[in-house]
Amino acid sequence: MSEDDGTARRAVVVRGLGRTYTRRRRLLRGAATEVVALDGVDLEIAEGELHGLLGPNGAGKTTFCKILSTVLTPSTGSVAVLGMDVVREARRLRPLIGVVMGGERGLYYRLTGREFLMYWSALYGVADAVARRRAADLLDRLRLAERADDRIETYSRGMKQRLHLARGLVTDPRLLLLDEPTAGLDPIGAKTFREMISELRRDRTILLTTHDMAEAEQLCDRVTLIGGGKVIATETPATLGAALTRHERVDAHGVGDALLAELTGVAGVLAAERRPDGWVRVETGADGVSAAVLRLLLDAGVTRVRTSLPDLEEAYAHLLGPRADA
Ligand SMILES: Nc1ncnc2c1ncn2[C@@H]1O[C@H](COP(=O)(O)OP(=O)(O)OP(=O)(O)O)[C@@H](O)[C@H]1O
Repeated sequence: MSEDDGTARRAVVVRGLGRTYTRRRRLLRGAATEVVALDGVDLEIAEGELHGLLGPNGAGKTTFCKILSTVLTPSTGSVAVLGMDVVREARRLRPLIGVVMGGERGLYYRLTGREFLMYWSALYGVADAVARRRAADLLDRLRLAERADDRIETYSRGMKQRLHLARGLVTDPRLLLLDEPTAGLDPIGAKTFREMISELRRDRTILLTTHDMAEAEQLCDRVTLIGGGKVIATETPATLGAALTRHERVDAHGVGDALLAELTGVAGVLAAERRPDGWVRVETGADGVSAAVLRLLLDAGVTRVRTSLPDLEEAYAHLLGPRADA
């Protein structure tokens, strides 16, 4: 396989991407401060991949999406999407990228769902007959068909969000950017939305930003953790979890204070604390420590115990360290 073949299969290639904002303070007579939102980001996303971008508030996720969608330009580095440079070839690229943000912004409430999709199709120059067919198909696939000719103002929040998704798909984009698309949805709305993302992923590449670890775990092929504008790790959700398998949890019920103090002192125990439900949680950080903790518990007559491995959320908190709370 030639080098070119390899390049063609990557939907996104980001090299040394930096982005700085200049923030002016009114009080200090316009004195400017520089805010580094992205700092030397390298990332590749394969065609057809569903890639998750995870990070706390202010990590740089939205800035990253805006650069990929050609809305913002990089301060340093380069970004190629579908083989095209996001700055030099922005015009050609734009119709090939769909963007869906969370929340209720950007909907025209007096239009019906179908009218709204036709309006967006016209803005992007989609031929009328194609737009009509595509709108009907999307309304159907996103379970909006029954309400397609009702005004958007009568839709539930979940329906509005699904209409946002449909809008992002009217050009049949090859790259879909979903920026916290389930933010503000209730658990059932979020679940329905995720099912639809899974259904719609065929034939396109998706970048999904989220705070929700379970969402990333459920949907994504690979996940990039971003913190303070830098990439912390890019892994499959399973590998990310496995990176921390030496970290285990032992939960025990019926542990007295003396035993709790003893557990805290065991070499390799990172933390042992009593939780509000009365169970004691012991976090271990090296091979064999959980076994030693279990032995100690059993010797003391404690038999209500359970062990578990960290999920992606814990992996995330662990890898980001103090930045997770930034
Ligand atoms: N227009 C702007 N002017 C100045 N600073 C900005 C601007 N937009 C973003 N920033 C700063 O850049 C950093 C990254 O912000 P960004 O919105 O990309 O993060 P995020 O990961 O999307 O956060 P969130 O999860 O809260 O949406 C933050 O420190 C933010 O305050």
